[in-house]
Amino acid sequence: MPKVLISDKMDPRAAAIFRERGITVDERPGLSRDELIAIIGDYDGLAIRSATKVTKDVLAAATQMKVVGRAGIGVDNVDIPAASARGVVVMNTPFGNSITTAEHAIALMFALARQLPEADASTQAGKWEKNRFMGVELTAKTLGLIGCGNIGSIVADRAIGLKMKVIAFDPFLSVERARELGVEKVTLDELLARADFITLHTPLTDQTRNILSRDNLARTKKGVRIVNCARGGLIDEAALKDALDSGHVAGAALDVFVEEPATASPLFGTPGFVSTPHLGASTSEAQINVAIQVAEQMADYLLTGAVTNALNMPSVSAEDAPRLRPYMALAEKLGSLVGQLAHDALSGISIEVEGAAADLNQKPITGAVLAGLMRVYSDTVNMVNAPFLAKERGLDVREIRHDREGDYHTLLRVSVRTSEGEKSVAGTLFGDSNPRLVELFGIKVEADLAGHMLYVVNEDAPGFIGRIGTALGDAGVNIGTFHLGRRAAGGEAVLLLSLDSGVDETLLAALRGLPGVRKVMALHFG
Ligand SMILES: NC(=O)C1=CN([C@@H]2O[C@H](COP(=O)(O)OP(=O)(O)OC[C@H]3O[C@@H](n4cnc5c(N)ncnc54)[C@H](O)[C@@H]3O)[C@@H](O)[C@H]2O)C=CC1
Ligand SMILES: O=C(O)CCC(=O)C(=O)O
Repeated sequence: MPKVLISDKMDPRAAAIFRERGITVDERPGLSRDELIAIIGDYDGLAIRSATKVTKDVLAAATQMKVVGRAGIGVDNVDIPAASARGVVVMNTPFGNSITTAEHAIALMFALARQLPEADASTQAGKWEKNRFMGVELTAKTLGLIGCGNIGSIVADRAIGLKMKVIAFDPFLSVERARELGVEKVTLDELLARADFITLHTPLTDQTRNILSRDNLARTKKGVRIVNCARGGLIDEAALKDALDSGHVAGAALDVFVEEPATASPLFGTPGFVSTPHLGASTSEAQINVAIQVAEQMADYLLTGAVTNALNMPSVSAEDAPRLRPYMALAEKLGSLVGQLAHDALSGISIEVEGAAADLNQKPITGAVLAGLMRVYSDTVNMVNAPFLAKERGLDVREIRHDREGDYHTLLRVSVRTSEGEKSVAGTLFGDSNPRLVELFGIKVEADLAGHMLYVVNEDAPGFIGRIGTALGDAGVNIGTFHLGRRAAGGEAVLLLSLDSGVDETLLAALRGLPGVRKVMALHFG
């Protein structure tokens, strides 16, 4: 049974779901990096929030790891390329805390508009400074959203309810979607010049880092109020401090900081500055949502292979997972076959699905073909990291879908481009579940690809099969099944034998020496 570690504070419903589904779970929030590295090798899954840093080192120690699940949205605490390279699926829960975080942005906007934290502190200090705190209304003010995805859209909806005018800068926001949301799509320059309030809702990327830089802050409207509950690093914190000190920015509220936990910052104590300790997602509703979602998604993947909300792998629905399973087995076997027979100077691979296979999500099938193929180069490859390894090797991968049905009701064909030209193998499912090879390099041959096998190319001539059988028998190797195909009578023939044991180099050399033999290779299928 799989084993999962929950390494951050998470609603207990997550652990309960893992247990209900028969998964062993340990809850160890607050581990140091070294403590995590010392135990992570025992686990198949790791469930985290934002505190655990899933670095290259952690992943290198996570030798059994199959899935990292983030109970939340941002995955900047996970080294996704390193996870992909090690074949670990990374999932998040992209919607479970969006409303909560949008509400936090609105709460911070009100806090700035009415100086709530300062007024609270002063009142509780017994000062009753009624004349010190003069606020502004939100009604009729312009809110500029930087980033208008899930959370930005909810903020827009709430702000429109508050009678604000909402403008948004988001290069990926379509004009139709903006219209639907009641938002005006603008350039960043326009937003900076027009907004009375700015809220940020983008991930931290090379394009968004310091999007509110010193220069951009200088271009904002005097008296602007700024809220960031997306990611630290979107605003130049030193420049923000100067802009607050000069009065150009009237207020700023940060839930997120460049360095977290932020226990010291030049911004602390600055008039007009409000902060919360990365509380954007901290409501009981959101934490229940994300805990349940992450546990369900991880359990589905570990137990059934269904993939939801993965950042480094295509989705496979719970409904599709059982239909895909036999195709994935066929795909791995065909990939492995071409990998073993034609792995030299591969420049490209085409994966074609035909008939019933064309109705399925092709990405997981492609992943499985590549995993079978790339296993020739690396035994840690799986369908998650295989596409990355293939890309690294400069392999051109093509996916082709034919709706027509040919000789078989369902067919998967894998063709590789090699220095000797294109070579292709094809397989089908017998009884919808048993993977069978049906064509090998242009020759019709039916075989189950399993265990130890021997591939022989020979001239079709009388007595040949007997000679092979005798040679194997003399060496004590028992033949399980025997599959024969040929291009034409007297032409090139192919033999695929399944064997009860492997063949060593001496026997292979002896077989290659038999009259009429053109090629002999030992194959193995896991
Ligand atoms: N403070 C907290 O506790 C929480 C923070 N977050 C953070 O909030 C942020 C937004 O989350 P979602 O709305 O769910 O993400 P999302 O992916 O739905 O939306 C992000 C939007 O940013 C836009 N964007 C990307 N690059 C941009 C650029 N260069 N300029 C302008 N827009 C750009 C995208 O087009 C997208 O529409 C994320 O960074 C997430 O990690 C999310 C939940 C809780
Ligand atoms: O888990 C948390 O408290 C942080 C949430 C967050 O930042 C996110 O979901 O991106």
